Amino acid sequence: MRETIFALSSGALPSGVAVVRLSGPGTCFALEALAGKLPEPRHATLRTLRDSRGGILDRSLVLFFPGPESFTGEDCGELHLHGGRAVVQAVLETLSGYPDFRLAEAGEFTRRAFLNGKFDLTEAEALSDLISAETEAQRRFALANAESRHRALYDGWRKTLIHARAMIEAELDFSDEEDVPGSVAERVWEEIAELRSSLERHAAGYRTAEIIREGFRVVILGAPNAGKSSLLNMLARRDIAIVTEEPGTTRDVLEAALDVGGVKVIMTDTAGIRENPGRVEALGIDRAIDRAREADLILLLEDCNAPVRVRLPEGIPHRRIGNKLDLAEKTLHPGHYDFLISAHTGEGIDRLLSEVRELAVQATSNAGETLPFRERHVQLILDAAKHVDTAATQTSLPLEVRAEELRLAGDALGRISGTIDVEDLLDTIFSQFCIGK
Ligand SMILES: Nc1nc2c(ncn2[C@@H]2O[C@H](COP(=O)(O)OP(=O)(O)OP(=O)(O)O)[C@@H](O)[C@H]2O)c(=O)[nH]1
Ligand SMILES: [K+]
Ligand SMILES: [Mg+2]
Repeated sequence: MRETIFALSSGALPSGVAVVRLSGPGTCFALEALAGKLPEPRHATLRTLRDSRGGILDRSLVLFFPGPESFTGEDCGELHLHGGRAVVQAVLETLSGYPDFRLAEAGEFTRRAFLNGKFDLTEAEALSDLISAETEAQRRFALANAESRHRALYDGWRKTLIHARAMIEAELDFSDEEDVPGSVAERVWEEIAELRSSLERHAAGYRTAEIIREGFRVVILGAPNAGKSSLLNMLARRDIAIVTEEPGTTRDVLEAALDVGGVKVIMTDTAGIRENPGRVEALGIDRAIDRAREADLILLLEDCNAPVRVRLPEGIPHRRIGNKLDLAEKTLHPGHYDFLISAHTGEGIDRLLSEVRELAVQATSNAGETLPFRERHVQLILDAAKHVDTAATQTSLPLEVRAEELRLAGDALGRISGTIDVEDLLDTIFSQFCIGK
């Protein structure tokens, strides 16, 4: 890389400290020009920074990380400035004045690290997830994914594929000789069939990654006036939904992202379900049912003093909840409900939330395994599975063609970690990073 890149790598200004990061062949030059002389590698050194005319820019900590033992693999530097807008602006301007220096694009530091073999693509993506992690579960998942476990798994599968191809080649070479039995390849095809099921099982694990990254989807369903919107507002601690005593108040789908004990939950309020609704309300009810069909959990809410039954979509886990406990007579028969709550007083809400958290954790109990965590990964895994399937099942095809299918499967797996050419993908992947990473 001929150009040296730089960017503000810390957050919004003003801030206590602002970190400007540099990477590239001009790093030594820049640190000397700014700070007088190069600090000792990896030692934070307090220096006065000066612009090109000798004027003082700031007094700051300066760090030098010589390549290849740096984040990007190139010479890198860090300036820990006082986090004022004008300070940072002046330093960035000075840097852009140096020859072949320019502002980094989004994700460009990480991209250089990838190109210099510091980590593979899945680790780069996991780093991006770590930076956007908002919950404990997301943080832990991203950290585990940043540890090259994907590459190990995919490299193992690629080895199986390469071995299979070698065996098939051998069989092709010897096929003229009458006395060589085809039994070697028989065993290979068994291994390939196993690989196919491993690939399919692995792809299915994506659901867990989706729940962790995007949230466990909970839909509140019930008759009008059950208190669905009141419950959403109570959980979100904000007035997201309009609440009135009029049945049919909510007509659209309303969502709130919650952090429930370290787990991301998307809580959805819906239109009350009833017979003979108005025209707009009917559209809302359709949406409610559509959402409920995609839910990980349905909270079926009823006014426990005047219960109205609502039909549930099949096959989705649900919990029955009696609301308006604060108005309930002592004679109320509690066994009918899994939970009794009051969306007004908050009674019973903690127990309900623990249950939601428990179910979300159960739904992601395989989070410790190596799972695909991007749509991109799943596409390539399914692609590989398709080629493996063709090779394994289309026995009427010539062996050469079946071997070629195995090669294509291996390439698809290689593209996940970036071992196989991915030049066309890099722009899309790294542009999702933030500037300065
Ligand atoms: N006393 C009491 N009133 C409640 C409780 N929950 C909701 N309400 C009241 O019940 C009425 C309906 O509440 P909503 O939250 O709008 O009910 P909803 O299920 O969203 O109604 P729709 O959107 O029309 O389907 C409002 O007057 C609320 O103040 C509760 O726990 N206790
Ligand atoms: K209402
Ligand atoms: Mg409502």
